[in-house]
Amino acid sequence: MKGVLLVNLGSPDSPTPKDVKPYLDEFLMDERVIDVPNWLRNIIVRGIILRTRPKKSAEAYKKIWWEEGSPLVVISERFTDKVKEHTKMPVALGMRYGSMTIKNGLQELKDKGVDEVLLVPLYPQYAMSSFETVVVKTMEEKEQHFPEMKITTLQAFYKNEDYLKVLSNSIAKSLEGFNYDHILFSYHGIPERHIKKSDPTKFHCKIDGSCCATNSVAHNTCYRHQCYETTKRVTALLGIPEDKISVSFQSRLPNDPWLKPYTDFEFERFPKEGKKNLAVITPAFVADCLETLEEIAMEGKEQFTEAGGVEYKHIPCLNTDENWVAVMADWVNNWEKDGSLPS
Ligand SMILES: C=CC1=C(C)c2cc3[nH]c(cc4nc(cc5[nH]c(cc1n2)c(C)c5CCC(=O)O)C(CCC(=O)O)=C4C)c(C)c3C=C
Ligand SMILES: [Fe+2]
Ligand SMILES: [Fe+2]
Repeated sequence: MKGVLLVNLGSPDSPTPKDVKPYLDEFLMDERVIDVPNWLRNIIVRGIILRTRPKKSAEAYKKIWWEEGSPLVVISERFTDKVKEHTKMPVALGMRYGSMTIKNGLQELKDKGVDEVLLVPLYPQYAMSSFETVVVKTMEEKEQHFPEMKITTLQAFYKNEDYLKVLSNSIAKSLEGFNYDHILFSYHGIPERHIKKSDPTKFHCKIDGSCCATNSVAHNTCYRHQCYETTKRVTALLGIPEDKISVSFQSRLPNDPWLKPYTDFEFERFPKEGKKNLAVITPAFVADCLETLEEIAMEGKEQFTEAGGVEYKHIPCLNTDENWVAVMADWVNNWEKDGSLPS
């Protein structure tokens, strides 16, 4: 029997340093996130980052935590429940990090008689530190615990027309009545090094963007290209002039060059250029989370208004949008019917 495993990033069990620390440990010790030799990762993560970050992150999580739990987890659970209503197949949810594991998700499907799984990493764009680590971890769990299972992966869907349509419609709805000067597409950042590492040609990706508009097989695994492509296609669907939009990258760790421009620097720059009414979209995420609710909706607003900005609007992620649920249901049901996958 066929079944579906949806996978997102995960959250700590509670917004306390005690629970944030092991979560960050698992996350940052992932070799696809902090991609340095193991001995060095140990020093950077356990010797430096984990000494101070859990307390700081726990404070941030406290600001956005819901009664039911982490917004990312709760929204992903609600989304999963809604997809279940639209399909006869068993659907399970797993998280790459934290206690809601991929292994448990696969077990839940196995207990329902599933032996053929469609793995859906809930990331519109490919990154080694998001999409790829989900696929690798799922394959490791399969080899170790579910060798009889067949797993097919749904690829990053940043240029799928149905996804782009629901995203654009949801943005258009949020923008109704908001008189903006500018729209910022803020994507989660990654270290520049990851772009080069993920380039199978080893020469195409140049970081400065001169590569991203030239056709190449490298784009299948180029996060930067896929972010700019998402932006270009959404902007075209919305009919917004290109000079009214720009792209930036948020949430970096210190001491490393990450993709630029940095979102927080843009918040300070825009008001000085007369862009005083700003809407911010976060299309690297399908569910609102710490990075959107705290860093963009709260901190971003403060940075922008302190720099002289007037009106600021964070546009929510797709979350449990009915049309988004319907698109996901179509994708999984088509796969069940004839094995076809969205393009
Ligand atoms: C688009 C998806 C994501 C990519 C790519 C990604 C890369 C990446 N992230 C970190 C470090 C942190 N990210 C944190 C939170 C976080 N990251 C994503 C998604 C991507 N990360 C999400 C959805 C979240 C929110 C989780 C939630 O519970 O709401 C955090 C934890 C919070 C903090 O301390 O700031 C860290 C740390 C790295 C290093 C990285 C690529 C190398
Ligand atoms: Fe992250
Ligand atoms: Fe590129």
